[in-house]
Amino acid sequence: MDTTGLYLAGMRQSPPLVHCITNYVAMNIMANVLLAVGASPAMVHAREEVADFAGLAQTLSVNIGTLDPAWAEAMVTAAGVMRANGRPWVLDPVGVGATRFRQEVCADLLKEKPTVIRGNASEILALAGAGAKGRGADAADPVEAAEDAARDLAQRTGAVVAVSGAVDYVTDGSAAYRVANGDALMPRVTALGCSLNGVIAAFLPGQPALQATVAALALYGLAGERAAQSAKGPGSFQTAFLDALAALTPETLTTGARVSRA
Ligand SMILES: Nc1ncnc2c1ncn2[C@@H]1O[C@H](COP(=O)(O)OP(=O)(O)OP(=O)(O)O)[C@@H](O)[C@H]1O
Ligand SMILES: Cc1ncsc1CCO
Ligand SMILES: [Mg+2]
Repeated sequence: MDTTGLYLAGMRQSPPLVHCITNYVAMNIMANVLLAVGASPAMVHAREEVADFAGLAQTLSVNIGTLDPAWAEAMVTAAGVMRANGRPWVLDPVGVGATRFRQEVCADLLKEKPTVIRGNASEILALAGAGAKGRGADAADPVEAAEDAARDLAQRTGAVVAVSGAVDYVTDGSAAYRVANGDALMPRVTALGCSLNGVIAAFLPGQPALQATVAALALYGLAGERAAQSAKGPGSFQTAFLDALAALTPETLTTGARVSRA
């Protein structure tokens, strides 16, 4: 795809307000990642204001990482507002295979029709009901093991489904792409996957969901590759990653994206 950079250019031209209901671990890095790419993040989850805020936002990212009942209610409410307003929203089913509570909340969230579901391979396998090895927030399955589950989940839910890992896989249930950008340091920094979902959400308004998701994944992986060139380990990688996200241009994204049809 030689148009990848256009999605970054479009997003920066009219920076979206990205409503994030995310976990305690991800809050800071996710907001910084969104600022680095050029979007405007806001972390809002109180039940007294979540519907009003969702009404103001162009796009929403929901992440069940540090779930509790009040937050779960806020997530379903916000997703319902986006759906009613015809605006996009993205689901990160963190650790969905681990507990019944997570499975029940995800079932409620799927009723609100996410535009995109992005998780690691173990999460997508678990959400699709296909069995997974992952125990918590980290993947224990390779991306390839979740590709059939991703296609099934996309067909069943109408969402674009993205499986992140060494080579990301993205499908709308019929067409599919692989994104080979990335670096092995990325899963060694917590909440980079959570933050990626914010970037996907930022790319969605007014764009075709499959192509916008591919572009967001390529941007993210390419920034990871560039950060790894100067990083000494996970700590300095995180700082270099924010700098690389901010420095990437539409032109360098189009040139560096390693996207293929699956
Ligand atoms: N082994 C790897 N090599 C290259 N890139 C990777 C690798 N593993 C993950 N990535 C990249 O890291 C980013 C985050 O994906 P990952 O699958 O680690 O998310 P996650 O498991 O949900 O993370 P978290 O829950 O900690 O936020 C994606 O851009 C993905 O392409
Ligand atoms: C480590 C961790 N625990 C709950 S959420 C989270 C962030 C990565 O998903
Ligand atoms: Mg995750």
